[in-house]
Amino acid sequence: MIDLWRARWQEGRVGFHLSQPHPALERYWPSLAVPDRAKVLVPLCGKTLDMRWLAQAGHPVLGIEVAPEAIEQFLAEATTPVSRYQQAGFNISRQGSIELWCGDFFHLHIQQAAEVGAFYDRAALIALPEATRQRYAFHLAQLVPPGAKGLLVSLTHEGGESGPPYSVANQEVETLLSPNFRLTLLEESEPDDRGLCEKIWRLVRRGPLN
Ligand SMILES: C[S@@+](CC[C@H](N)C(=O)[O-])C[C@H]1O[C@@H](n2cnc3c(N)ncnc32)[C@H](O)[C@@H]1O
Repeated sequence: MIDLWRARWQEGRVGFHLSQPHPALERYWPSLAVPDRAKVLVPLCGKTLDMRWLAQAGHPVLGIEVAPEAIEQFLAEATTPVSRYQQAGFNISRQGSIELWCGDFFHLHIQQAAEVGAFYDRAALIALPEATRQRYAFHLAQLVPPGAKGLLVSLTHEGGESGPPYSVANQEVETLLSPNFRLTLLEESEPDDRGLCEKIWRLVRRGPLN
């Protein structure tokens, strides 16, 4: 699967990339009341401008992305100097308060995410085939502390099992995530002309008592 993503980036087949921050981020992030300086984990981040939006909102950002092409394109869009280093198999680039870790999200260890206080998933869960989504939900839960809040943007479409993006029914989102997160469905868009319907979820990592 990782080879497929590398090929997509190399060939420029990145229709999922938005030329501006996702409207749901601007609309709902403030209502989460995430503490001002909390570091935000952005799994499967691509080169999303959502990371710049989060940084401008005062959050250090930790983006995880397997395709170096995505990371280089993201970094090239700003003039801020970049520092680079390596850690545990990840090539890390830091630009201002944004840290991009190039490697497999599933190889990120809890110690490496120690400072994370919030998270943002747009098109990460739905980028993964069914067999991997359970693993993703579990790994995300391992990486964020009890009480951490986040937004998740999922979608459904009428293309059956085809993907990515995969059509992930609301029931599946709840089944995957509710063991470790409290979920609230904030918004569901009307289906577009391809039957594609986006859902915005608020998540709070459960603690031992809730
Ligand atoms: C659908 S795109 C979404 C990107 C971004 N979140 C956005 O909103 O534009 C999914 C991204 O996940 C990356 N990816 C896929 N599997 C990955 C993995 N196991 N670890 C890290 N990144 C991965 C792909 O290269 C791709 O950039």
